[in-house]
Amino acid sequence: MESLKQKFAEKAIALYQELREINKAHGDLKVDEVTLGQITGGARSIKMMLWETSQLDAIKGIRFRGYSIPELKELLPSGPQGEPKPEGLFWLMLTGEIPTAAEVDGLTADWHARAGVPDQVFKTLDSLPEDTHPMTQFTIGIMAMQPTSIFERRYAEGMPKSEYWDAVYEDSMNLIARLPRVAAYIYRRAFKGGKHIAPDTTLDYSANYAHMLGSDDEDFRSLMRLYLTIHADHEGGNASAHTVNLVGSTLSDPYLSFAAGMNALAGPLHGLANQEVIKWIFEMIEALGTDRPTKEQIADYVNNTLAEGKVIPGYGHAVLREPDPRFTAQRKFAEQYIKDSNLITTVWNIFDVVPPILEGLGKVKNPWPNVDAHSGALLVHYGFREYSYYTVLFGVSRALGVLAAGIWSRALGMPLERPKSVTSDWLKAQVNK
Ligand SMILES: CC(=O)SCCNC(=O)CCNC(=O)[C@H](O)C(C)(C)COP(=O)(O)OP(=O)(O)OC[C@H]1O[C@@H](n2cnc3c(N)ncnc32)[C@H](O)[C@@H]1OP(=O)(O)O
Ligand SMILES: O=C([O-])CC(=O)C(=O)O
Repeated sequence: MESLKQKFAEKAIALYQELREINKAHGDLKVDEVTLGQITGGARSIKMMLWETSQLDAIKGIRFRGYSIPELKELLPSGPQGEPKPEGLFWLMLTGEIPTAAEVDGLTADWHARAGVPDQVFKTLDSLPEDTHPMTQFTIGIMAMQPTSIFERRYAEGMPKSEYWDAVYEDSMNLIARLPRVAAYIYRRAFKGGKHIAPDTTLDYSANYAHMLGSDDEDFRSLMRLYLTIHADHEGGNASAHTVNLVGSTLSDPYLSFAAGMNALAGPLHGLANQEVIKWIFEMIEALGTDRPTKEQIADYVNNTLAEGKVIPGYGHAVLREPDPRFTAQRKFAEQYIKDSNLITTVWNIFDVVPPILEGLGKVKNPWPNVDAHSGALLVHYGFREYSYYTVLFGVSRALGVLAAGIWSRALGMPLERPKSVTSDWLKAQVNK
């Protein structure tokens, strides 16, 4: 059986040649125009990077190598209850091909073999105050693994450019393999009195992570498979992916660039919104004195939040203009696996209430829920109430997409990223031209 690395190398070498020719023949072809509003408005929609692993459509949502989430649920090798394994998605992102079950099992085994975490990482984490935010612990844990970077060592030894992708591949595979252990260690340290659980190498990536967190519930394993699959990638322009891409373009190794991206994911307008959503719901339940608020009560609470000048977490999106298919996938999961949960019913009632209110403000471009609107309620259902941890789970998943994309970037010989900035005087001069 051809290894993932061999398969990737074949595809990447062919695309590298093709892109070189396209660039030579059509490098001056105009593919976009930039408005003043895009410069002052967070660079929305400006096409400025190559990202092979997934592409976002404002209406249809994310597609991984052309496949929608429902299609991936059908096609990717799955766990016993039918939820796709993220190992398969990683394979797809690197090769463009749906793997066989045997290929996915091989990748699971490869990651188990690479999963040893240096002791120094645990010592570093143990030196932090226990109440350090889990995302801060996560980036510190990733940085503590950086001294094992193969890319850094080989670069210092004079590695030629043609081998960069190989070293990035090795680092990325090792990092992905180790992340669940580090992430579970942070959880058990912060919330379970430091009683750690050893990995179980008979389990797949998601079930093993669930196991080390403290759950061997079959439904929770299925949730983890789905969760780690759907959060993995959202094309290249989102803040965490773009950060990994930017930092990686300087030839910082995958540990350095992934840690940088996790610092972006830790912001409340991005990945941390999943923590903010459940915090906001818990505060609403507390304020209203009921764990099954009516839609009228929810509407009042939403209006109060807006009146306080705050955003409704889990709603809106920089690109999407319809309900996020990742929200829908989680809702379907809840409909299938969970009966009668007040919290999940509340999430669905919020979905009925919030969009018309946001639309009524007249300025929100997308009133619909994003991925973060649903994830916390599912985690609470399975006993994980410690919401400050949730973005770490998101980060473990995001590693799959951004590191696969990083391997592609080095294989395609992508240069240092360096867009242009302008001053307000320059903008004014354009207006007055
Ligand atoms: C994994 C992810 O990263 S998904 C996104 C997670 N983030 C959240 O859920 C946080 C809540 N949502 C938001 O803050 C925004 O919708 C963002 C950051 C996701 C997108 O921001 P933008 O692209 O700037 O949104 P948009 O163009 O619609 O913003 C226009 C106005 O509507 C406001 N708005 C957008 N979404 C919301 C919301 N959920 N609640 C209240 N106001 C909102 C913006 O704050 C902005 O107001 P302003 O002009 O007074 O500053
Ligand atoms: O695409 C974005 O800007 C944010 C997002 O949903 C993600 O990164 O998953």
